Amino acid sequence: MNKLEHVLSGVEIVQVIGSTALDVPCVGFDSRNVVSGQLFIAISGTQVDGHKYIPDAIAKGTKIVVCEKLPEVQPEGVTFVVVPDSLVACGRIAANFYDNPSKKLRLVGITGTNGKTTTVTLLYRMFRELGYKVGLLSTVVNYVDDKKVDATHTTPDAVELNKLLNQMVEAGCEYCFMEVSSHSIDQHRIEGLHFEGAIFSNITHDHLDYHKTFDAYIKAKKAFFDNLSKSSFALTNVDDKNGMVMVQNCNANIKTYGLKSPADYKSRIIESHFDGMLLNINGDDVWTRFLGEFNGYNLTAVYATSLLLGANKDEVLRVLSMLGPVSGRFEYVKSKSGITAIVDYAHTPDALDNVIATINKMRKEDQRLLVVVGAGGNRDKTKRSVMASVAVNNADFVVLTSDNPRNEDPNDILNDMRQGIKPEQMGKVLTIVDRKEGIKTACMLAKANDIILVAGKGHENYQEVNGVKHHFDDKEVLREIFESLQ
Ligand SMILES: CC(=O)N[C@H]1[C@@H](OP(=O)(O)OP(=O)(O)OC[C@H]2O[C@@H](n3ccc(=O)[nH]c3=O)[C@H](O)[C@@H]2O)O[C@H](CO)[C@@H](O)[C@@H]1O[C@H](C)C(=O)N[C@@H](C)C(=O)N[C@H](CCC(=O)O)C(=O)O
Ligand SMILES: Nc1ncnc2c1ncn2[C@@H]1O[C@H](COP(=O)(O)OP(=O)(O)OP(=O)(O)O)[C@@H](O)[C@H]1O
Ligand SMILES: N[C@H](CCC[C@H](N)C(=O)O)C(=O)O
Ligand SMILES: [Mg+2]
Repeated sequence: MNKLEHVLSGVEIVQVIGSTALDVPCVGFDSRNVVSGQLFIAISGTQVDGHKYIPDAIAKGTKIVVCEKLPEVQPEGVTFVVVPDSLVACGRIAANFYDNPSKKLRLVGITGTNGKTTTVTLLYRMFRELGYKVGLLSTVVNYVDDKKVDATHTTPDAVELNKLLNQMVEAGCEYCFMEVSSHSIDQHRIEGLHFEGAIFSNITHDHLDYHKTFDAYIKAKKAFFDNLSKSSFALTNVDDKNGMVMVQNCNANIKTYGLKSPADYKSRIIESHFDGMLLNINGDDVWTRFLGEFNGYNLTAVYATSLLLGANKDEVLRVLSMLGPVSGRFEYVKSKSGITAIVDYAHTPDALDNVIATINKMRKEDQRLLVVVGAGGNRDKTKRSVMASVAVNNADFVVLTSDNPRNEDPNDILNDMRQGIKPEQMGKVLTIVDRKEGIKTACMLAKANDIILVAGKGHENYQEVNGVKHHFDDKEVLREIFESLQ
């Protein structure tokens, strides 16, 4: 059993009321899931102040409360630990509770607006192929070696995160590759973790609803690199405008990668086809099954990370050429009549721009591009019009439709998107609220040989409307429509 003293080690404490000679059977921050004897951390969140639920947690059996301010009523037999920042404390407590699993494996995290899932998934597959037991924490799915664990967030909360890392240690994993979202850095979900490596992919427009300014978004990501130890490596994309900013105050061993500027790991795209591209990485040619300059960056980051972790270069190049697409990222569904549909998770202006540019470079003059795209509700509103404008400026036809409306009226989201379209462009735009109808319309408008890009939801197998997740899968819908159109 964990002793309270151990669980609190390294936690900055302002005041303690009550006994500290206690066992801690479990830790958590949500009064709705409290179990008897549990340590409860009261967190002031984005929606409510968790301090409000302290009495509730105590009524359910909490014996230790970690909080920033003491509640008015302090029942006998309950220990109160006052800390300056509950989120920071939560990260450290969670790591201690699971006996700091991040120190028992070789943990590499990646942050950036786009490319995180792709990069960590490929690293997970790379190291498994190299013969290791590996863990993965990603938007799409988590893995404890070969055991699948559903993912609810890109980066889990601190308790879930350390629990999963601990399961990886117990399963004998040597490596773990994880996505580090800007939310998770800001909310200290990664506090107290030891990263052997940190990767920066890129930073472009997203999440301004949460971070408010682009500068604050940059600072959130940079904090990941500021906190690395000397023994770690930081691998940054030198071609990104903020690539070197990220590592300005970083103590780690700094390495760079890129396609344009000089870098420690430098690639060039030699040839591109619809079924893959030939890359030259640091002088070696390698065929890959990926498309697009953006994937050139992802693959170079995978190569560099593998080498920085000590893998053999020839082995890494061999595996790199075998790796296939990541679920929901540039996946094809083809109709018998010759229409190619591409399902891609592009849900930011930059991702959409990259994916469309990749298709445009590849398609022949007689092939039209139709884009079906929406934008998520309860998320950054300012990216909506930009995404619509990216689509309409670069495609032959656009269907604006719903993504995950969440708690917003889908028509409001579509109106925001339409602000990005000039009146003279409206002739090549249709607005169809129902996503299935939107996809169907694009399929009916497409001629043999045309390309349809269905963007925004990628691997997601649901559509979230008013708190309810209804089954919805872009690939499945496309297959169904193509079948019915034969
Ligand atoms: C905006 C945001 O990031 N919110 C996250 C945050 O919740 P919050 O601060 O809003 O919590 P809150 O509802 O205000 O509650 C405050 C505290 O009171 C507690 N509480 C609340 C009610 C109650 O009855 N009892 C109780 O104890 C809560 O457990 C919490 O500790 O902390 C929670 C626990 O870690 C997260 O689950 C939650 O993620 C929400 C669901 C979410 O949608 N997050 C998204 C935006 C997100 O994190 N996305 C990033 C990736 C983005 C990307 O990849 O591009 C991610 O890492 O997934
Ligand atoms: N390196 C990259 N640079 C720019 N765009 C990219 C890059 N890699 C992938 N993309 C585009 O962004 C989309 C999302 O990619 P991916 O899921 O790998 O990113 P992510 O950072 O994990 O996203 P999220 O923040 O939602 O978890 C892809 O479907 C593709 O359109
Ligand atoms: N991790 C991202 C995913 C967005 C995916 C898109 N389909 C949407 O719902 O906006 C977010 O939570 O902002
Ligand atoms: Mg992701």
